[in-house]
Amino acid sequence: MSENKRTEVDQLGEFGLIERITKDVEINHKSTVKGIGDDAAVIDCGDDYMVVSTDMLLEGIHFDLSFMPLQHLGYKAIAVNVSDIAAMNALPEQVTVSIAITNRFSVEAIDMIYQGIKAACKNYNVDLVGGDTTSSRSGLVISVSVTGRVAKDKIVYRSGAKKGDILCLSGDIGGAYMGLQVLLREKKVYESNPEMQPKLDDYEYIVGRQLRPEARTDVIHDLREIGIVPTSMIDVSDGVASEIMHICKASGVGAAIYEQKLPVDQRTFDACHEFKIPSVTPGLNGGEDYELLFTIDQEDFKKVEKNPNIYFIGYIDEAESGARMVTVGDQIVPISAQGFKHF
Ligand SMILES: Nc1ncnc2c1ncn2[C@@H]1O[C@H](COP(=O)(O)OP(=O)(O)O)[C@@H](O)[C@H]1O
Ligand SMILES: Cc1ncc(C[n+]2csc(CCOP(=O)(O)OP(=O)(O)O)c2C)c(N)n1
Ligand SMILES: [Mg+2]
Repeated sequence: MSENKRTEVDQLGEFGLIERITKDVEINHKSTVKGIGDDAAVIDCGDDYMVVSTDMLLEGIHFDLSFMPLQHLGYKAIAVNVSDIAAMNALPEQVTVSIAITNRFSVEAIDMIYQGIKAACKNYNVDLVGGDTTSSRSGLVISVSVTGRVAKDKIVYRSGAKKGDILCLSGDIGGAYMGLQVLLREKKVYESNPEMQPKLDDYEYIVGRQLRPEARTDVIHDLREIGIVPTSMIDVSDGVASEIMHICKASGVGAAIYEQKLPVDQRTFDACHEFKIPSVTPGLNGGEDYELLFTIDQEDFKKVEKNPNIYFIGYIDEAESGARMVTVGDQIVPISAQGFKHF
């Protein structure tokens, strides 16, 4: 009977599926310090830790070639991977890049993707050291793996947040999601009337947040300079709500964030207004901002208090309180993770 059982993947969702397929994975090497469950795996390589992560971008799921320029796509493929390395408080060193291409692509088109890949490698100071090239029957796939390095006493996991810590964000959120909304709208307009040219000039900032995100390795350099090791950290690929819940779950804590303190750029705010979307939604549930969400010990607050590039959005408390948001109207609403639904 059970051989015939069929469970649809959407019953488990992305995280449920990952949990199921990885729950009986054994670790057999002493050098594997941290396996599945964080932004990157952690490997003991002697004096330092090496961190390793992988993320792929698929046509139709992560990008739409009708509005994603090929150079930007190459750049984004590297940036989103480097972001996972930064989330471990590490700096990237090597990448491998694998591509699956359909016969739609010319050599020149692939050159453009690699222009972006090489520009990102230069910018983040990473070496492209390998990869794989295959054909694809349905759409372009770019899969990247990345390594990084961090001193053993500076590694940061999702699991280190503790009661009293301050929740911080490295930059504004929601822009990438609103950029995507604008691009999708302009695509529709173009499809219904190809005479109409897309109007993107007024949306340069948010469209840029979607098409050409940056990994915040600069923040990792800054934290090192100031002498702060966050107690926990994660990058915002899936929306702040989902990422806060990952920190709470991994650390066994609860968290409160203040709606009023969520950094939403004026240009994102304006787009929300135009699309009649509450400005809190894209930041909490939109994703792809690739900012760093981290917690610091209260003791460290004075070191960053005046830093204009760090936003203090809330605090950590006990697990029983759960993850919640204090709204502008002083109401307390539980945070539920409505991140990107793959299934
Ligand atoms: N198919 C898989 N097999 C093994 N581990 C996986 C798989 N998919 C995801 N993971 C691991 O599960 C954790 C969560 O993955 P994910 O949510 O994609 O992380 P991130 O958002 O940082 O890229 C990571 O540690 C990742 O390496
Ligand atoms: C054409 C298109 N559709 C939808 C999106 C939105 N989107 C795609 S994946 C994603 C979430 C992040 O992707 P995932 O593969 O889950 O990254 P990970 O968390 O593993 O780093 C979002 C918001 C997009 N950027 N482009
Ligand atoms: Mg991540």
